[in-house]
Amino acid sequence: MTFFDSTPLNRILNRLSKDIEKVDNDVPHRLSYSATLIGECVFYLISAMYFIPQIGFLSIIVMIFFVFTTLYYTYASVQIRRLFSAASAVASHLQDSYVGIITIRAFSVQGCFSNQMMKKETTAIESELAKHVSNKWIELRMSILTSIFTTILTAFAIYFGHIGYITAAAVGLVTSTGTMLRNLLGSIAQTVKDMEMSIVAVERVQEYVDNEHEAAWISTIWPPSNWPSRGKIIFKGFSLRYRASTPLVLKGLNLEIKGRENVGVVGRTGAGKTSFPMALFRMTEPSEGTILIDSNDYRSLELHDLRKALTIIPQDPVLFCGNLRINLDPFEEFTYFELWEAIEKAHLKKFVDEFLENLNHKISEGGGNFSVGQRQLICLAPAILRKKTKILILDEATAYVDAETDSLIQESIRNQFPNCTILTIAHRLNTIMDYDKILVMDSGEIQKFDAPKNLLSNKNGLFYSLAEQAKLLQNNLFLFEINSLNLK
Ligand SMILES: Nc1ncnc2c1ncn2[C@@H]1O[C@H](COP(=O)(O)OP(=O)(O)OP(=O)(O)O)[C@@H](O)[C@H]1O
Repeated sequence: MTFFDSTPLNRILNRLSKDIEKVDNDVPHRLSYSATLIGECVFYLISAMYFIPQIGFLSIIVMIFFVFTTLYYTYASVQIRRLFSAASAVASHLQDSYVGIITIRAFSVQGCFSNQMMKKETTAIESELAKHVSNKWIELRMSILTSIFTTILTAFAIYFGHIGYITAAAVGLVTSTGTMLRNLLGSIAQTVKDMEMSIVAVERVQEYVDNEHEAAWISTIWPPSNWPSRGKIIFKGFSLRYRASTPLVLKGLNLEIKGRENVGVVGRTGAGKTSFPMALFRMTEPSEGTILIDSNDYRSLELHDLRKALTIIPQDPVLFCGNLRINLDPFEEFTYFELWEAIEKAHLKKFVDEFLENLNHKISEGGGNFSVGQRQLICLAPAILRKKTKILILDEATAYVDAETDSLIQESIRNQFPNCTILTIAHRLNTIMDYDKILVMDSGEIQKFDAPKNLLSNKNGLFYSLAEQAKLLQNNLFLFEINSLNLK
């Protein structure tokens, strides 16, 4: 099994590469073949019109019938193609159900998923039947049409030969060419049919071409190899929306995060905290304003360089199919000892020691054989390995680990990333209480950006109420934090 085997991305890439191959080879080949066949037909018609106009007219009538029949078939096949794309949902439904079987069982919705499967199966079978019937339809029409044509043509030729209008040799020529024309029409019908199938590939590739593109991967300004050296981030009048039709989720942010500063991001659900890393990684283009990283406008950088410079442990980490080692070090840059060192620092040692195959322990699709907390820890290890990172983003990175492990990890992060700008989207407020600053977000706007001590001193502030809601004010740990901050 290869690294990306069976991931949704891999399936899309496989299909796309097959489509591109078809567009590259199949479609031009069929087009040129059709052009040759049509050319031969036209040549036949011109010759027939010149030598025996009656036969030429007959051929034109047959051609018109042929064109109409083919057009009718093409119209029907467009509808069948639509049914076909619905049918392809069977495979993805099966795959999704397989991956999500635990959730399906937990919510007792097996019946609902089976019904959906039955419906998709029925559509798939119907579309297969429709395709089969339509193919038979065109084959039958074509053979009837061409048989009638050859019979009439032969009868005409014999009649004209009999009355002395054309020579016996011409009779032979007309009948043999008529048979050839019949074969030609059959071949054209077959090619049109095949072309219809190949056109699906063209349409799919066109869909990708028409997709809104990410920014160019090639920049005009090449950042120095040690970029970013300070890890300073400035948001300048920055606004973000996910789609043109949706409202702004980050609204005119003006913010300066100094290099090596530790900043916690808090706010209620939907305040725009996760949109922060999305903005930094330039997953979505800004609606207004920009971000400067170490004084470089992030839009002037290669996407690859920008994203390589940032390290994130996401809210819902995804592991790749393969083994543990490949997930920790996908480019095989680190030694066995370095990997174990990182595993220890990420507090994973005890956990990895339990595997018989240690680093070669198999990981199923998306890391399904690990808990979310374990996946978060596995994502922390590569971040530790990439020591030169200057900007680290933790998007609720320890939300699913127990409080004890969380505090161990927070300690690791503080020790391992001393020269790093850390942006932590926090669910447990005590993890960010010793941070330099807290960014309080509210409905996509910056409500406050200040030291935790100053924010907590304002009992009417959102941060204080968030802390209160989290029941941290009754929590000893929190009281300890408050005491250590010398709050009155
Ligand atoms: N992919 C998306 N497409 C469209 N809107 C989105 C998308 N992701 C988030 N949003 C919207 O952006 C707003 C901010 O979402 P965001 O995830 O940044 O909030 P959050 O503060 O991180 O919330 P939570 O704490 O629940 O994770 C929400 O109104 C949400 O509906």
